Amino acid sequence: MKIYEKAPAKINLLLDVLRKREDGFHEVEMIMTMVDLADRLELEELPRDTIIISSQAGYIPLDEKNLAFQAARLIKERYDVRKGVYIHLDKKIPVAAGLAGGSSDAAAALRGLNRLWQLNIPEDELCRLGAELGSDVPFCVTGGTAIATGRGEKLERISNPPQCWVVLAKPPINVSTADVYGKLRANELREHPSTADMVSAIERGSFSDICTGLGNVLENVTLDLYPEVLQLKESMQKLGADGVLMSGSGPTVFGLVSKEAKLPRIYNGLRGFCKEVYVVRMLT
Ligand SMILES: C[C@@](CO)(OP(=O)(O)O)[C@H](O)COP(=O)(O)OP(=O)(O)OC[C@H]1O[C@@H](n2ccc(N)nc2=O)[C@H](O)[C@@H]1O
Ligand SMILES: Nc1ncnc2c1ncn2[C@@H]1O[C@H](COP(=O)(O)OP(=O)(O)O)[C@@H](O)[C@H]1O
Repeated sequence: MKIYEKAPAKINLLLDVLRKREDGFHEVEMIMTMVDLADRLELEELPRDTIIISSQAGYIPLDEKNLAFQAARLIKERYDVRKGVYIHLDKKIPVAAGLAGGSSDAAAALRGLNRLWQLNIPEDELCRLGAELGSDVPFCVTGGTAIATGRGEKLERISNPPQCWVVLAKPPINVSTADVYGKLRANELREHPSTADMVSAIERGSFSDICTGLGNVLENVTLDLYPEVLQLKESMQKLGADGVLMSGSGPTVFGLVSKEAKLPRIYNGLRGFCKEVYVVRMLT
């Protein structure tokens, strides 16, 4: 039997860091939502007790470093599953981009294997397993829109933002999340974006207040390392996006746009100097 799972990309509408923890991770407060740019996983049971990963993308690991492999190994160990699985990853989400492509693949593998092997694992347990694989995996298990706290694994579901267009532009650099958190001086942050204001804007369905409330304290770290990300941000603003922010640790910059008529100018303007530009919808 073959089954399919979609693994959408996330964006952080807000990302605040409260402090660095003893365990090396950072205590965060984030508002995350999904966009309609997704990898697609094909899962097929194998008679042999093995995990095989393939992908059309030449630039991701296919061995135990792959997060979908780690998800399959974790579920097999915890639930004593002595069957094998072949997982094909049709990658559409750019890698190391701040869009949680790997985390979403891991989450989709957990959901898919739960179905394929009829394990009936409840969603909160899938989230706990996901947290063992990465801080963003629990959110990718549930999807929707959520406030994420702790190191990102504690989730509170909120309503979805009003529907809009999302323009994603990724400059040709790979950013290491660990590196960006490592360079952040969490105790010296003077400005914090307001989670309460953003939650209120989302719940009121106010697109303009969502645009003004966007904020990410990791942005300055990545902008200092890679000035081309700032150039991208400024271009997207000049081209008419209503709200612009870097997602996660970057380098992808997203622009929220309410009017479809604005899209050709923004897309064509960005494509003039950035090869990877996507126009998608919020997943609501
Ligand atoms: C920044 C964010 C925002 O959504 O996303 P990305 O830019 O990676 O997409 C996340 O916090 C990333 O989550 P994820 O990519 O799952 O991180 P993990 O694999 O758990 O951790 C990678 C490294 O980032 C650092 N890290 C991560 C999360 C956190 N709350 N504090 C940290 O300091 C740690 O150094 C850790 O070793
Ligand atoms: N299934 C996967 N898809 C993409 N990257 C993966 C996957 N499994 C492991 N990785 C590794 O994880 C790292 C971060 O990938 P990704 O999740 O795309 O980053 P980000 O969280 O910044 O969006 C990459 O260096 C990549 O080699």
